[in-house]
Amino acid sequence: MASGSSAETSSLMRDLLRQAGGVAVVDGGLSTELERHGADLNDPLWSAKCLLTSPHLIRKVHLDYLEAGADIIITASYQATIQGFKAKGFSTEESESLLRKSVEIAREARDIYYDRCTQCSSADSGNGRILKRRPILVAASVGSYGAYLADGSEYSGNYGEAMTLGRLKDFHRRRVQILAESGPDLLAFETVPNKLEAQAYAELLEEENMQLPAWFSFNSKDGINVVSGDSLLECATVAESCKKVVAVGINCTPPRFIHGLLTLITQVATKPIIVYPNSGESYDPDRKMWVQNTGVSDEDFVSYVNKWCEAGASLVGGCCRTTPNTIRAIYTTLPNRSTSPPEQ
Ligand code: MET
Ligand SMILES: [Zn+2]
Repeated sequence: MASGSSAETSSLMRDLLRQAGGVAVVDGGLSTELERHGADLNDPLWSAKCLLTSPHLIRKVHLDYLEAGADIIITASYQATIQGFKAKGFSTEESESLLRKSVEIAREARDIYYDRCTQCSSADSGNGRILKRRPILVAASVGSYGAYLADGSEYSGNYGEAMTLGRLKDFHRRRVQILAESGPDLLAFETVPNKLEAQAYAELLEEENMQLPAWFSFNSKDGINVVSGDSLLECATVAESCKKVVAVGINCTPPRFIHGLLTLITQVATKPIIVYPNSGESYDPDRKMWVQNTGVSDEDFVSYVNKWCEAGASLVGGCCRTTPNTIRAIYTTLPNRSTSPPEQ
């Protein structure tokens, strides 16, 4: 586990970026990929349900992303909360052990991947698999309070007047502690829908003297503000001001908004910027379905990638409805990440 000093935590990210040739690749959608493989995630636990029913499938999807070139894999804990597991009848101990399991599965996938790299002498096994030993980070996902509510409020960011900073911190505290103690390389606070929750995370990291670095990633549905309507500049400033935060950015947001959002974030961020948009399709929370034919193809998605990097992104991946093919295309389009040996 990292020592927790801000100098060392930021060196984790600096080293990763240097070894990746300047831009690191984040994995793609986990939950939607589990669904594409047949998992039924129509449940308040969403992908965390697979921690109970099909851990092998989670491991497979992590491996698929590693073999597509991801340098960072994000655990299946996005919608895994102690409160959510208890509502299903699990004890506190069982709930905490399920959280730990999400990190264990990702670490196992990394170990298996490294074994495959050792067994395979060429970087590309021939069927498009990228088998190249490189630094790989496991990021423990922390979804928002709105994600736990499972009513789409991670896309409204509206928690009502009664919600307070203290309540949000109490909601997340034990879960974040357990995840941090389970051996990930960093914490991924994802799809953060409002400023209050970003402040809660920042204060938690400081109060708990968290021994791990973290990234904060917001979502937007208008290309200007975060989904609640809070100012992205103010939200990014909360992340920028927190010593434990080593990257700040945007996820689960349509690709067409990313360039403009990057222009905003770069006004306040000196830390590395992470973007992992969704496929551009929209989610209908009432029908609990993605609306087809509103997204972009993998080719279109990838045509943006180098422009995002020019605009300041240094970690790029995909969120909901992106697949290993999207991630492989991102990896391949990045200069310095070619799988072929350098020319003599
Ligand atoms: C709604 S955003 C979901 C992010 C999460 N890492 C997942 O892919 O499942
Ligand atoms: Zn998403």
